[in-house]
Amino acid sequence: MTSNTSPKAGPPGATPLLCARDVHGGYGGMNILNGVEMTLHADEVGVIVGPNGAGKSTMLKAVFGLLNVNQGEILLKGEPIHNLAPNQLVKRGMGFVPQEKNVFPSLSVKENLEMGAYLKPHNVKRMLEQVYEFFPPLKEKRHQSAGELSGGQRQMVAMGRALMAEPTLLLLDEPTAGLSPLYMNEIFDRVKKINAAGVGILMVEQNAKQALAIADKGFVLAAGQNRFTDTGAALLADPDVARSFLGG
Ligand SMILES: Nc1ncnc2c1ncn2[C@@H]1O[C@H](COP(=O)(O)OP(=O)(O)OP(=O)(O)O)[C@@H](O)[C@H]1O
Repeated sequence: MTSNTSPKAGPPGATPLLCARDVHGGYGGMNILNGVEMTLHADEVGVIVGPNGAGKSTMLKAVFGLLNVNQGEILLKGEPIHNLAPNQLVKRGMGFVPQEKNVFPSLSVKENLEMGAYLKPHNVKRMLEQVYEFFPPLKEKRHQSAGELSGGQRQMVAMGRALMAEPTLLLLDEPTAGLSPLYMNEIFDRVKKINAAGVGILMVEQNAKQALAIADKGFVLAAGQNRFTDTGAALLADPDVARSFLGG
């Protein structure tokens, strides 16, 4: 896997796809996010890494409207979205793949995928073909129950279902959790391909080194704040990041 050496910043003056400013929020009365900042352009893969409990998944949930943001703002293509519900965000082009329970195990692969196009049923055929292009094993297994697939293939179904809605921003919560190195590489490879096809990606990852190797932007969170923010390549080359967050 090659690492990126040059940051992408979109066309000069372009409005970022996603911009989070000074985001505070949490569960109940307690804040988990304490001023998170993120900027991601449409042609970028952004990766959130950091220790357990840093607030990585919480930030992804905040972006997808699953959490009250009680200070700061989140903008999608320049428009404030931090008070919108997930269904409204899906209509605005956001897709979210949770870490767990992200497929309907008793439904076939094809049925799982078709459900992702519920907002745009006229697109089903075209999008199915595109998803099968990204994930060829899914075409082969399209009539099999999703519950019978391997973990890596189930992850492909979950990502494929989100893609069926033609998102402009795809949020992935630990897409390689529990997968073999082979599947992990395959998922990261597909993430790059999906991004190259015009979908901005923001993902949380525990496999930090491998994920930063494909990241245009990396956000190292700790205690609900940005500890380091840079290109994936620069973060990988930073000895402080390596020592504190990447296991030396
Ligand atoms: N639904 C919830 N209700 C209350 N607290 C929660 C909830 N989900 C997460 N938390 C707490 O928020 C904090 C941050 O959790 P989060 O899942 O965002 O961490 P993370 O950085 O993704 O870590 P991990 O890698 O362990 O998943 C943790 O202390 C966690 O216990």
